[in-house]
Amino acid sequence: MGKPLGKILIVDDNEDILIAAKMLLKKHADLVQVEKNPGKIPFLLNHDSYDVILLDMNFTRDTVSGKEGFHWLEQILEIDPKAVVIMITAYGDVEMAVRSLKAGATDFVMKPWQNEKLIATLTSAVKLRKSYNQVEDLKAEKAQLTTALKQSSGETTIVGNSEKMVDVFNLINKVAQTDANVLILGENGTGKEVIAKTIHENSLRQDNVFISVDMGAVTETLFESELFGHKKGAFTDAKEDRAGRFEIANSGTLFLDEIGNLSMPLQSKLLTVLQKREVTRVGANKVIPIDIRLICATNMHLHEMVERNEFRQDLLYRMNTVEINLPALRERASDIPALATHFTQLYSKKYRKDIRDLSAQALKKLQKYHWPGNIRELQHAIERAVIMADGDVLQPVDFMFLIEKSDEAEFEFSEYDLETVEKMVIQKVISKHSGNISKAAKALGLTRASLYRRLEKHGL
Ligand SMILES: Nc1ncnc2c1ncn2[C@@H]1O[C@H](COP(=O)(O)OP(=O)(O)OP(=O)(O)O)[C@@H](O)[C@H]1O
Repeated sequence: MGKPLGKILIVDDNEDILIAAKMLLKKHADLVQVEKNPGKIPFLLNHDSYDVILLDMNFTRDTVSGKEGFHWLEQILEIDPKAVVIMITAYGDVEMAVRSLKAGATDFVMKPWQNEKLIATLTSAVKLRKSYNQVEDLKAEKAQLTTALKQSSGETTIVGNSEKMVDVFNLINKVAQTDANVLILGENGTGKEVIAKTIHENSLRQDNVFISVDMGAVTETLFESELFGHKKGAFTDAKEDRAGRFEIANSGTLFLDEIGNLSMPLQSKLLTVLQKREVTRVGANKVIPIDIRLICATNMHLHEMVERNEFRQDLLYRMNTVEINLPALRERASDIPALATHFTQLYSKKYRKDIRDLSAQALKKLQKYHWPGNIRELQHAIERAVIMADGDVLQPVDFMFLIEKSDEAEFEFSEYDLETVEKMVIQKVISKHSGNISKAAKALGLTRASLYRRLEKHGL
């Protein structure tokens, strides 16, 4: 659309009016389509789109009641519910003009019109149409983004049936739909983000976005701009207006991860926004109301931090309406087989390997390990094992890189019984070579076959 009025359609049975309107408007519009016969309206609208339609109230068949005008207005809005229709009414017929607005017309002009008034009415109608379109485009864009985000993150698969996890699932069921703020506590890799997403996916906000912010990665200087947005020119790098995470998450869920890493001044800023439920972009004056469900997470001991005056108590109370404590993986070893099988199948598919499962001994080994990195470490261990494995069932040897700290300590202090020493040297060398049997065998001066024989002998 080049000229301010874009494409106009004028429907009036009076040829003089059509000619006069066309003469007046063609300087201001890209196209002025005139039509005497309202019966052609459906055809025209189905073949082109107009920024604004000027429609007469009365056609010759029935010259005063306005019935025809209402009929055609209805037809137009049926074809294009967002059409901007300006009714042409007889001078002084205010009642009819008002009725037409109720029936869905955007505005009206009275015959005979004043040229400037007509142009002004059409200009504001076109602006209205443009903003309708922008709103529609933004809605469509948001819907696409939401779908894309859902697809990229995939459906969250959550595995676990240990007693501790069943308690967590029960809690999720209770809180998901309440919109209550949730604080998730747990060591690294215990699944805090997975739980936050699950709450969102089961909440009333599930059709809106889930926005995750790693507070540990947000620098002190960019905190406000990142979370609350900024106006163009607010600071050197602010090349254009930008919405912050709070605004983007509007109507959805905002997940603030690593919340324990926030400095005291930033905690105050966050608290103010949560109390007021509104943000102001850096460099702007306009206050933007926010409607978010807040979920926070940390691996730090927030309650102890409050006692040490390192974390604001009032902020903690804002966040922890409901608190979920995720157990470490070593505290729920009974979940390891299901998780291990889940990841084995996942990576077997991903790397096009034909690995069906894990052997009982391999599972035993995984259950004995202390998993300082929790589920994320288990996931990586299985991914690595799947890539390196030769057989179709994962064996303990495929997890040789998982050496318990206690095993290493034992290596230094145990008695020098040759069998034990051999077992430990083998473990140590395989661990050093990240589970690569060929390299470990070479380092030990053995063939692959004889290293395998020794692994079997030592039950590794
Ligand atoms: N119950 C579960 N079932 C299946 N996979 C899980 C489960 N919990 C966590 N995972 C997987 O473990 C990995 C780590 O989970 P997540 O990122 O949610 O942990 P986190 O506690 O948020 O970690 P961090 O503290 O490091 O941010 C992810 O790849 C996730 O998909």
